[in-house]
Amino acid sequence: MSDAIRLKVEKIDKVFKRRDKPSVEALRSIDMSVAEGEFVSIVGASGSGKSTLLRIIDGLIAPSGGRVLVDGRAVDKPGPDRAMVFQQDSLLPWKTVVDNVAYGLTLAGTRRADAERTAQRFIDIAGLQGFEHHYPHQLSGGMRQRVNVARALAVNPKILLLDEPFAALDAQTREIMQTELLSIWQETRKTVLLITHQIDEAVFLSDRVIVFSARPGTIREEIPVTLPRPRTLELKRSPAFVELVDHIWKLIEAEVRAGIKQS
Ligand SMILES: Nc1ncnc2c1ncn2[C@@H]1O[C@H](COP(=O)(O)OP(=O)(O)OP(=O)(O)O)[C@@H](O)[C@H]1O
Repeated sequence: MSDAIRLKVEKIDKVFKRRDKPSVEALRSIDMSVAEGEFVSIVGASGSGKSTLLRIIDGLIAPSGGRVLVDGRAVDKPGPDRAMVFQQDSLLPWKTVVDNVAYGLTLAGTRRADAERTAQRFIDIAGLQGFEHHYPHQLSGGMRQRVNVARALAVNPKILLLDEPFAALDAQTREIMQTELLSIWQETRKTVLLITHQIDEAVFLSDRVIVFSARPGTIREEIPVTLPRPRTLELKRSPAFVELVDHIWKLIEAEVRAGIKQS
């Protein structure tokens, strides 16, 4: 990680206006930054505006106030400097793994042979060797998410935005995917902003965890995670890890419980 600020979020507010219904204030005055090569996660109760913030950073929706800067330049629409991975895979079912991973590059005008070479590199990094010519329906959920990550990385974004990428996976696959994501990150050194409901996932992966308050989302606390790297799943059993997870859980527990009662 370098000291250079890659992503800066300045005083972001978001109010959703709805016809014939009260407006929803989703985010209030969010200020945060992520350094080049840093891995940061956001946790918070359901409805605290985490996905809304990620969509604003990606440029998919406009904020009501404030701005997003990438390397000091304001961005207000999607661009090749940011790539998003969603909870549900968004692969093209009629294209093979290699064509899915190369898709963004060919769209951007890269020659097919070059796009395929780059795609192959990220297929290798994502541990998908041997599956290049499979179609999405021939892959497990975990493998489809690896293809999604490979596809996002293939366009060489400055920032990887991950919106609950493992939420649809079973618990064991999810843990394996966490370690794989770490090794991909170690190899590519991308700047990563991840949203997750799982506090242990956030602590395991991150350099820093940002804790949101309930709606309207505000930053309640930023917690540096100084646990040594490289990290293995063993770390989850260490007292320092358990203590951090517990601290974060206590910060959001009341709101998570209140949310469950409302739903
Ligand atoms: N297009 C929209 N119109 C109106 N309200 C919206 C819209 N999108 C989101 N919201 C509301 O904004 C609030 C924040 O939603 P958001 O999905 O960002 O929260 P979240 O923290 O990601 O939640 P979860 O953890 O459940 O995914 C919620 O109350 C949601 O209902």
